[in-house]
Amino acid sequence: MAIENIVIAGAGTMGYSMAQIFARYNYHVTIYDLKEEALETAKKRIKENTQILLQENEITNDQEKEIHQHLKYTTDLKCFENCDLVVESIIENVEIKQNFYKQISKIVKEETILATNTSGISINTLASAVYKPERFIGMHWFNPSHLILLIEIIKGDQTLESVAQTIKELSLHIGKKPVIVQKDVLGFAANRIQFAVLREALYLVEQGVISKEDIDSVMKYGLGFRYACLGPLEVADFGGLDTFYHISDYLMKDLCNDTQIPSELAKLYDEGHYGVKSQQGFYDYHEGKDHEAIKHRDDQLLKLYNALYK
Ligand SMILES: NC(=O)c1ccc[n+]([C@@H]2O[C@H](COP(=O)([O-])OP(=O)(O)OC[C@H]3O[C@@H](n4cnc5c(N)ncnc54)[C@H](O)[C@@H]3O)[C@@H](O)[C@H]2O)c1
Repeated sequence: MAIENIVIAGAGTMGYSMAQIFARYNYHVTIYDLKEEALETAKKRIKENTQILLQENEITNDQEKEIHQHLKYTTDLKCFENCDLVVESIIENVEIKQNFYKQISKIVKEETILATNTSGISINTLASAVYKPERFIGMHWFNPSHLILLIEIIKGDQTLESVAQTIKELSLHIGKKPVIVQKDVLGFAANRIQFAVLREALYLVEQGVISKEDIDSVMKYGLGFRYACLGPLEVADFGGLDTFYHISDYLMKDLCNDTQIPSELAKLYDEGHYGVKSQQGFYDYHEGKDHEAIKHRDDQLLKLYNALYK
C-alpha cells in the first residue's frame, strides 16, 4: 500500500522527532496532540533540530524549508480521516493507549495502517482495542529518532504479513535499519537489553561499587563505543567463547536479578525528577544545561553517524 499521508499522534519527546524525519522524506505529516502547548513545543524543537542539521551541512536551506512545509500541527481528530498511516506515540499507559485506539480506529479508513511506538507493551494487548486489528503493528523507534537508525517492527498474532512488509519498506525508505521481532514479548528486544543494563548499572552504584559518572563512562568509552560496531554475540566471538564460558560460570549467578523498580529510579520518579525534560534526573539540567545536553548529544551522535554510515 502506498503511504503518503501520515499522522503522528503524540507530540512529545518521540513524536516530533519522528514527524521530522518523515517530513524530510517528503511525506505529508500531521502531528496530533491533545494539548496545544505540546504542539507549540514540538514546532520549536523541530526548528532547533533542523537548525543543527543546517549548521552541520546535513541539509540545504531549501530542504529545511521543505521539512517545515510538509508538517501540520493539530488537536482536531479530523486529521485521522484521510491518512494512510498513524504512528501513535502517546503516553506509555495501556488504558490510555487502548482508549485512543478504540476512538481513532473507527475514524480512519479501513485500510489505514495503525502502528504503535510503545516501548514494550504487548502488541496483542493493545490490538484488543483496535477495530480491524490485522492492520495493527508495533513500530518502535529510538530517541532521538531523527538520528538513531534502529526501528523494531513487532507483529501481533493478528497482524498481516503485508502490513509488516509495508512498515519494513517504509523504514528502509527513510534510511532506517529495521529488525523484525518475531514474538510479542514485553520490552521487545532492545528494551529488554537496555533495562538489564540499567538494572545492573544502578545496582553497582547503589552498592557503592562505582560512581554514577564512572558507570556512564564504562558504557560511553568502553562497551557502548564497541557496541556501535559489534553486537554482543559478535563481541563474544571476538573475545573467545571459551573465555566467555568461564566468565559466565562465576558471573551469571552474581548479577543483579531484582524484579522491583530500581530504588534510585523510583525515588527520583516520586520526587517528580524525570530527567532532561524536567531539568533534573540523575544529573542536573537547570539553567540552560538541558539545551546544552541535547545539543551535545545530537552533535556527538551525528559525528558517529557520519563516521560509520555516511
Ligand atoms: N522517550 C523515549 O526515549 C522513548 C523511546 C521509544 C519509544 N517511546 C515510547 O513513545 C511513546 C511516547 O513517549 P514520549 O517519551 O514521547 O512521551 P511524552 O510524554 O514526551 O509525550 C507524550 C505526548 O502524548 C500526548 N498525549 C497523551 N495522551 C494523548 C492522547 N490520548 N491523544 C493524543 N496525545 C496524547 C501528550 O500530551 C504528550 O505530548 C511512549 O509509548 C513511549 O514508551 C519513548
